[in-house]
Amino acid sequence: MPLSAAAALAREVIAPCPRNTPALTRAEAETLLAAIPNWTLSPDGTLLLRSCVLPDFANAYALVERIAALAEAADHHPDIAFGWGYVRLTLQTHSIGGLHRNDFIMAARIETLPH
Ligand SMILES: C[C@H](O)[C@H](O)[C@H]1CNC2=NC(N)=NC(=O)C2=N1
Repeated sequence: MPLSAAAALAREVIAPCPRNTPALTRAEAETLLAAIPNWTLSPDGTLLLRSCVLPDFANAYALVERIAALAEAADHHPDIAFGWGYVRLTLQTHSIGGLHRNDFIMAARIETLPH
């Protein structure tokens, strides 16, 4: 069975991003977004966003812990807000002030978690 686009993206390597790397254009970001349909772009196209609904605080916190472990392993870290029944994620490559393929790889890895 062929890998889904999300699973294939999740398996790509997250490589260090030099500061002079151009951020993805909106058109490039929208193409990659097709692989991770639970995510959206911010209106200015510089952030990748996802909200997750969980049954309660403990489940939200447990998801945050799993995401944090993935982020540490990849050295690529989402901003995370959470509370009772929700987790909100924001991804950006800070060093370039916009989106890089690494953000989409990280988002696809987060999609591999049960939630
Ligand atoms: C030194 C280290 O690789 C960098 O500071 C990493 C860490 N995690 C990161 N996470 C995100 N989201 N963007 C970055 O630019 C970034 N840079």
